[in-house]
Amino acid sequence: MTDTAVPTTFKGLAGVVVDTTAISKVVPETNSLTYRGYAVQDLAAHCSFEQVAYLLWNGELPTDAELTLFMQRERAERRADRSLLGLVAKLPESCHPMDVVRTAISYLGAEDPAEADASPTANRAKSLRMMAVLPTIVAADHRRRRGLDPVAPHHSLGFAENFLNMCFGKVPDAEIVKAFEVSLILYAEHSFNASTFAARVVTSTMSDIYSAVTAAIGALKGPLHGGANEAVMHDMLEIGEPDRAEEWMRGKLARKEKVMGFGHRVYKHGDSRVPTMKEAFRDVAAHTDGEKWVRMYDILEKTMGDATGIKPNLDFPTGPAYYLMGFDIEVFTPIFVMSRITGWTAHIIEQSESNALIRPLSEYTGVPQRSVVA
Ligand SMILES: CC(=O)SCCNC(=O)CCNC(=O)[C@H](O)C(C)(C)COP(=O)(O)OP(=O)(O)OC[C@H]1O[C@@H](n2cnc3c(N)ncnc32)[C@H](O)[C@@H]1OP(=O)(O)O
Ligand SMILES: O=C([O-])CC(=O)C(=O)O
Repeated sequence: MTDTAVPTTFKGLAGVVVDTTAISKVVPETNSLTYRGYAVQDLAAHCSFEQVAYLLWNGELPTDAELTLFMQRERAERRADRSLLGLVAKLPESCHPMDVVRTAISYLGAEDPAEADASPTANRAKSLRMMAVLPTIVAADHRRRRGLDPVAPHHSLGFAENFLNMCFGKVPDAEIVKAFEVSLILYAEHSFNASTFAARVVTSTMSDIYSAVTAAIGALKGPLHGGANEAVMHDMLEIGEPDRAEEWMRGKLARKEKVMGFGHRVYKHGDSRVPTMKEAFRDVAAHTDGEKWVRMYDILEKTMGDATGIKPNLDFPTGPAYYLMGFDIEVFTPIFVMSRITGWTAHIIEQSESNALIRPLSEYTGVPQRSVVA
């Protein structure tokens, strides 16, 4: 068959089932999301991010002994060596922090003498290394842009607490740590979204895990995907006050402009993760005197819902929650990377274990065949 023989096209692969996966299940009809069979709300309420990472990579939640060992390994891998920190420090501050993250992963691949080893054991070890060291890079870059020296990772702190400590030089109150950890758990995995699919495409060529993660970071950066959490906060700051929100939203809709943080390719009746993240956002707002952003959220949600029926996605509550936690806006999507790297790498391992080159067909719509006139 040639490319021209394809009878139908599937723009954006909408509605196409490309392969099977045992990692997560999204059911839009019931607004449900499970990781390895566990409801994401259940995981957010009862587990740490480390437990969820272990679950995604190994298929089961860890026993106490397995978790202890896993946490020891993760903590031992947090330190970024001088050359990696030096490389990050050389990148222009005008670049987006997602460029820093993408470059850091690429560097980790270049310095790994076993880069090409794609066995599940090697890939799990590399995944743990990337998960452990990325927060150190993201936090160092965040502080650099504020003119501050990096804070070294702290081995007695959990993953979420340690990152917050490296960013702000202290561990914030428990309510903030909990809300942040909930966001990491909700962001960790979401079946064949664009960035995960990009990682699987690269893996399908038998390329290495660092190249696949680098591609995924590139895909996540875009505002139609992970970049939306930053865009949401830029919009909210532009609106400024809740009493301007309804007029702002009506103007966007009248001009037929997309509103970031709303809509989803798969969920059409609401994103399964939003109620949990909205609750976390409310907790952060109550703790930081940020109630005006909750009022603005509610007005934007209602105005959009009444006018179009389109609901918020996970990036909508996460954007203002991260802002109130004290992060600079450009660090929101790198935080998404710190979490989603667990899901991406679980998919990379799954793809490697049951591989077929991903190469769809296309329908040619260009000019008919012709000859070169000399
Ligand atoms: C973690 C995540 O990645 S979640 C997604 C984050 N992305 C965003 O928030 C970006 C804003 N949202 C969007 O652009 C879209 O909703 C997407 C890309 C996420 C999903 O889009 P699709 O499933 O392809 O739906 P599509 O873009 O075709 O929209 C269908 C209709 O709803 C409208 N629509 C969808 N989302 C929005 C939105 N955010 N604002 C305004 N209108 C919207 C479209 O304009 C379109 O209207 P039309 O039929 O009159 O042309
Ligand atoms: O599934 C998608 O298309 C986007 C999304 O919500 C995610 O990646 O978390």
